[in-house]
This record gives sequence, C-alpha cells and structure tokens, in this order.
Amino acid sequence: MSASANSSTFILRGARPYGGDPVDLVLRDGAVAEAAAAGTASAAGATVVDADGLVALPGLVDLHTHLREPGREDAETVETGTQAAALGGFTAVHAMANTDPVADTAGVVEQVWRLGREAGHCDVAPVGAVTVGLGGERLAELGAMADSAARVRVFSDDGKCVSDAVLMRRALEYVKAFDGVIAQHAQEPRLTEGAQMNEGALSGVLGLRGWPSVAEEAVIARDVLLAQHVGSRLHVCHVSTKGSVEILRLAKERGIDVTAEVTPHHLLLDESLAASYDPVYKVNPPLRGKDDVQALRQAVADGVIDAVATDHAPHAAEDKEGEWANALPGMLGLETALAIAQEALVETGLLDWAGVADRLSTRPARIGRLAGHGRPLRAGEPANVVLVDPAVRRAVDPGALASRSRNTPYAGRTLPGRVVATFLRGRPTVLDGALA
Ligand SMILES: NC(=O)N[C@@H](CC(=O)O)C(=O)O
Repeated sequence: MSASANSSTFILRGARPYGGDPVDLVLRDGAVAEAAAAGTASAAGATVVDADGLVALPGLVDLHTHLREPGREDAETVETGTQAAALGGFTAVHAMANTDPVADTAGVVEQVWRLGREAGHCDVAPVGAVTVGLGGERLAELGAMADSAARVRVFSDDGKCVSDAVLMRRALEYVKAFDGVIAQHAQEPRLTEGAQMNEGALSGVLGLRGWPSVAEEAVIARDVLLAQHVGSRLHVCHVSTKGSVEILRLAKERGIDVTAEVTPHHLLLDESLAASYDPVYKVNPPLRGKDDVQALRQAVADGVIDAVATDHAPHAAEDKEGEWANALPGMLGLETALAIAQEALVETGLLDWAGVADRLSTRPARIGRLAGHGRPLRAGEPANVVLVDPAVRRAVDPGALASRSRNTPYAGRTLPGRVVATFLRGRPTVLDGALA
C-alpha cells in the first residue's frame, strides 16, 4: 500500500479478474476506469494496491442475511452485520424481514435501509415481509414497501413458510406490478412440527424429531406450479435436498420463472454433525445427507441452483448454547461464505472463479434487481470489487469475527482463501483484510 488513503483512484496492481491473467485494474471516481497491462498503470495521487496473485471478482451480493436490527441488537446490528459482510467480500446484502418489529411496512424497511447507508460498509437492500407480522394470514403492504425509499423488490416471510396457497398466489400476483419476487422459505409446517434435524436413520438413533425432505419438496412443487399459473417470479430460499433440485430442474425445463439459492453450509456440512448434540449445527432447514450435499454442489455447477446465499443467522449465546432442543436454529455465514465456495466448488473442480462470480454476485444481483451490483469488471461499470487470495489457508477464529454473535460452525476449521480488499463504488471498505 502506498500514497494517500483518501485518493479516489486505486490501482489494483497485477490483479487477476475472474482468476484469469494479471492486469492493473484502475478504479477512479467510483467506477472501473480501465484494465491496463500488468505493471503499466500509473496515475498521479493514486493508491497502489499490490494485488499480485489475487483474484478479482465483482463485489459479492447476498440474497439472504439476518441483520437482526431492529429488535435483537444483542445478536447483530446493521453496523456489525455489514462489517462482517464487507470482510466477507460483499458489497450488498438483502436484510431479512424477521426482525422485531417485522419489516412489513414502508417505515421499517426505510429504517433498515437508512441504517445501512449510515454504516456505509455495504449496500443494504431490505427484504419486505409477505404477510403482516409474518403471521401468514394477511398480505403486508407490498406496494408501499416497493414504492418506499428502500425500493424493496424481494419479499419473504423467511423463518416461516407462506403455507396458505391462496395467500401465496395473491402475493405472486401482487409483486408482478413492480417486478418483485417472492422468496419462499419452503417448509410445510404440519410436517415439521417440533422438528430438530434431518429425518432419517440418524434422527431415530439420536432421538431428535425429524424434518423430512418432503416438507421442503412439497412446497417447492406447489409454488413452481403457482408461479407458472399466475406468470410470476418465484425464488426458493436455502434449498437443502436432492429432491428439491430435481423439482427445480423440471420447473426450469418447463420455462417456469423460478430461481433458487443454497447456503454455504449445505454445500459443506452434513447431518452427521448432529451426533455431537452441539447446537451450533442446528439450522433451518437442517443439515442433510451426504448425497444431498453432492446433489446441491452439482446443481450450483449446472446452474439449476442460481445463487449461493449465506442465511447468515446470528444468535446470542443465551439462545444458541445449551440443550439442542431449546437452541434457536441458525449459523453465521457472511465472513466464511467465499471460503466455503472455494472449498466446495472451486477446489472440487465444479466451478471456476467466473462461475463463483456468477453465483455469488451476478445472479443474486439480478434476482434482487439490484442495479449497480453484479456487473462485469470492465471499464465504465461501478467499482464494486473484491480481491481474494486463494492461496492462503487459515483456521477460523470465532473471536476474530466482526459479527456480534459467535455461532460459526467452522470454529477451528481450516478454510481456504482470504478476502484481502473490498471496494464499494471505488471506496475501500476492507484493506489488508481489515475494515478500512
Ligand atoms: N435459518 C435459520 O436457521 N434461522 C433463521 C430463520 C429460519 O429460517 O428458521 C433465523 O432467523 O435465525
């Protein structure tokens, strides 16, 4: 690092866009100015970042982040959650609506959006609730949220399923007016009452009530047909089973306008971890079987699953540590997502770095209709960029995370890759692996 930290021109010397040949990426006045031959770019007053060996990707976009504000600021705030996002290489996150109060009005989504702007670590796109109070009974004011300063385009009752088919149909119809999308938490409630982990032989052995795959698959099957029937756009949150992948594949072959996401943890971890009874592994939907993990990885590679989305779900120690049955479901994700993508998708040969950019930036930005994000790294585009060192391997230290919570399932585990720098419209939010 050299020259003044305030300069608005940055030269990322020797960066490898999408893992390709090295270039000098020049960021000026918030935009990518040029990709010059490596070692040649110079500009008066520019800050030069030594990016030798570093992969440059468009800033990551998360479709599924729980920032917990308002209401559970002891678990996370917009400030700490977006710090975690920037450190993970994200330049935009979608903030889920299951806050307290629920983000089901223009007032609440504008509050979250404004807090994101003030924090300045990444863009925050609030998700609006589909139903009032996530109650599953009456549609929330979707249009008012769409028209608000937060310009909401993604609506979800995540944490709860919109299980009433009539309400789901109406919601799908309603959001067509402003090109919105319903992001469904696919979980048939009656089939999952009291569920604690994946239903199978192991849940029987461990004596934990099972969450059967069919509870997810039945809702996805219904919803793709509803989306087709009303000609609307459906997004499926945190797909976790092989059977769900098969339904999504069929739906896409039929031309139904459906997209889907998978979490990093469902691409790496499986249900065998529940045998420890350590509630850090309790999550919704639950960790599944090894064959599900394989099918999910393959579906990301094929593009049947469009996006990797973190489902970053911070929980305070009092809610997460203790008995499995009483612990809240959820795991941290923002600061480890890119590392898991590298391990599960790149190092297995399933995706190259261009593929990672597509699934963690381009497609999620498109699904969320987020202008200015997920754009290619070329001249004239907004300078939302992440630099990652894929050669580093290091153990995850929960105490070093920016998140206010500590519920990472990767504590002590060695993961590949390190986010070295993140730029939001040409301004560094992370430099040398630390908040700028
Ligand atoms: N994904 C999770 O395990 N938890 C989510 C909500 C939910 O989907 O249950 C949370 O908000 O904590």
